[in-house]
Amino acid sequence: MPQDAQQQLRVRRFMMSLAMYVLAVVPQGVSLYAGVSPSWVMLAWVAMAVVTNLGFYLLFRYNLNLRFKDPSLTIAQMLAAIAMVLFTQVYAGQGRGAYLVVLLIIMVFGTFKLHTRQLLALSVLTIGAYAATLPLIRWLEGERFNLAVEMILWCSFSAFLPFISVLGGNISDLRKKLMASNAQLQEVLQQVTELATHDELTGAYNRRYLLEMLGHEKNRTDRGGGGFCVCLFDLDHFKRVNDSFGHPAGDTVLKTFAATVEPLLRSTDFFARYGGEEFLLFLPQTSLEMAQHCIVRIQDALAATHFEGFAADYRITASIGVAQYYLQESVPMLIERADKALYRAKQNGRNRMELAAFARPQTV
Ligand SMILES: Nc1nc2c(ncn2[C@@H]2O[C@H](COP(=O)(O)OP(=O)(O)OP(=O)(O)O)[C@@H](O)[C@H]2O)c(=O)[nH]1
Repeated sequence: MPQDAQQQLRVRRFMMSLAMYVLAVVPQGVSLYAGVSPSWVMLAWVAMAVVTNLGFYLLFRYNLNLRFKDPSLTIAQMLAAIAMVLFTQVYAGQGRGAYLVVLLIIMVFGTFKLHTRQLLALSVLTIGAYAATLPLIRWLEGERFNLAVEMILWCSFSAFLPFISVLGGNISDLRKKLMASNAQLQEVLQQVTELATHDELTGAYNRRYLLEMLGHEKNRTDRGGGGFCVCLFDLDHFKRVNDSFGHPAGDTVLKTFAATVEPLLRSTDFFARYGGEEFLLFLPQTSLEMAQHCIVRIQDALAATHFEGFAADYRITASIGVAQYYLQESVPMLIERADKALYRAKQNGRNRMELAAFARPQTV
């Protein structure tokens, strides 16, 4: 996931925990109104909640959280929340059970990020801290302190909190596995798309994808879009390259040829390996005249291209057949015209381009 998206996710989770604080105002208010908790406890809780959450907000707002080992600050946020709940439950009297439920919810919050071991460690710490508050509660409540009820509360809490931690840890592990397999799937999908649309050797588009794009461009042009041209390239005497220097050297020439042509094209152009040592360049929104300029640019670049492993003055040339699309022409017909022009270029001595006759079929 990109850094920005991750940070947004962290901020969203922080907002969720903030919503829990806002919700907690209701029971705290009721407890205050009913005279269960003293007003200074409510005030102290509000002050602590505001200060800690403002602190976390500023850390996220100015990306200071990124300096920490775990930028989500999950454990820090959980510890702060647990400390506040443990503080208020001391003064909650008979309403203490409600606060213990909040501790369980805090543990669920941790499942977004923590492993089972971390969640278990936090729950043991919470159980211990809660036990440590019992003598204080006994002292505060005096004769009203009911040891049996407090023990039932503590025992059930101590049993359920680790259980929630293990359960939450399992959910967290499952989430992580799901995210990992999703990322893997995305990567494979990207590879499959690359394989389906590109030629493995040269990295240019493959014939299938180019024909698909040509079909779209033809439909667009037939509906009133600008015209386009196709240029069929065939490397001259390529068989000699293979025969004299071997097949891998021939592959190097094909790769270098594609790498020479691609930087010279606009982002909307399509350059594909049509088969063997034939390449097809498809130039959308391009007139025959503009296509010729483009070809000359490619020929000039090719005349200056050095092929790795070959003598410094070794050059490769290409013959090119160029055809401009006319309305309602089929894609195979268009390519056939370009192919005929290419054939003429070969016949006329190679290393040249020939333009296909712009002949509309006779209507009957
Ligand atoms: N190295 C390599 N050679 C290939 C590949 N695909 C096709 N070829 C070779 O390309 C050569 C094409 O030769 P021909 O069709 O006879 O044409 P040419 O020698 O280029 O001659 P002209 O086209 O008439 O100038 C053949 O030797 C094929 O084996 C490839 O992927 N790698």
